[in-house]
Amino acid sequence: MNEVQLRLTGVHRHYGEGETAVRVLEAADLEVRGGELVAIVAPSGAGKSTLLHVSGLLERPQRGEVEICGTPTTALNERGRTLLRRDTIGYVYQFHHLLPEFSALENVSMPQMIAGRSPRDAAGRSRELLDLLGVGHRAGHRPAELSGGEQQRVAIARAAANAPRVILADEPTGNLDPDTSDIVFAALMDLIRNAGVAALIATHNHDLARRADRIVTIKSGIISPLTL
Ligand SMILES: Nc1ncnc2c1ncn2[C@@H]1O[C@H](COP(=O)(O)OP(=O)(O)OP(=O)(O)O)[C@@H](O)[C@H]1O
Repeated sequence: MNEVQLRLTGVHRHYGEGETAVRVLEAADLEVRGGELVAIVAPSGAGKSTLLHVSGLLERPQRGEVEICGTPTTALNERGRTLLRRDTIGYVYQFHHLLPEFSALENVSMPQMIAGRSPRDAAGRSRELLDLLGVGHRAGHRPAELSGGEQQRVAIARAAANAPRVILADEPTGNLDPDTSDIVFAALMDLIRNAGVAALIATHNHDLARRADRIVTIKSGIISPLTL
């Protein structure tokens, strides 16, 4: 069986203090193995984004441990967390957050060059990824010249650019029509399966969630299995 790439143990994440505190995660446990796709389905406000932010080292839990590729992260300083995030995690947002003044190819190349790859090598990998996701013919276009589904596929290519071991996606098809959602989700699944990445994806779409290996939900701060 593939190794666990993302592990949360006893994670608490609260916002605010005292009586007005919002206790979003309370002793949350989760494991995602390489090649495994786990969908999170939970009502609005249940803590899906919080879970993804904590898993992606964008927020620190007040208690508990988040391990990425076997590395515990609690003891790491901000620099250590940033480097681990850069080297191991790809993040896909609901709204792609592509840089508007750059082409699709440049958007996918940017994180690779930040990680030290030459512009030429980065462009080569970007082309491969854009082709794989079916948007290679749009490589020279800027985000505003792309459809919503194309933009989202470019954002997936960007998330995959540095060969992450973990992909986190927050409603990656949330703003797309059903047919386009289907195409984008299938592209994301292909990529995850081919690369053996551990993936955690928040979605409101039950049809898409059913295609995942497992579905989990968040209730009263606890993560538990869900059958749809
Ligand atoms: N920075 C913050 N400060 C205070 N409360 C917060 C903060 N971030 C999130 N919350 C609260 O934590 C709870 C969980 O939020 P979160 O965004 O994780 O939910 P979600 O399941 O992703 O919701 P949605 O499906 O609506 O995006 C909500 O009650 C939210 O108001």
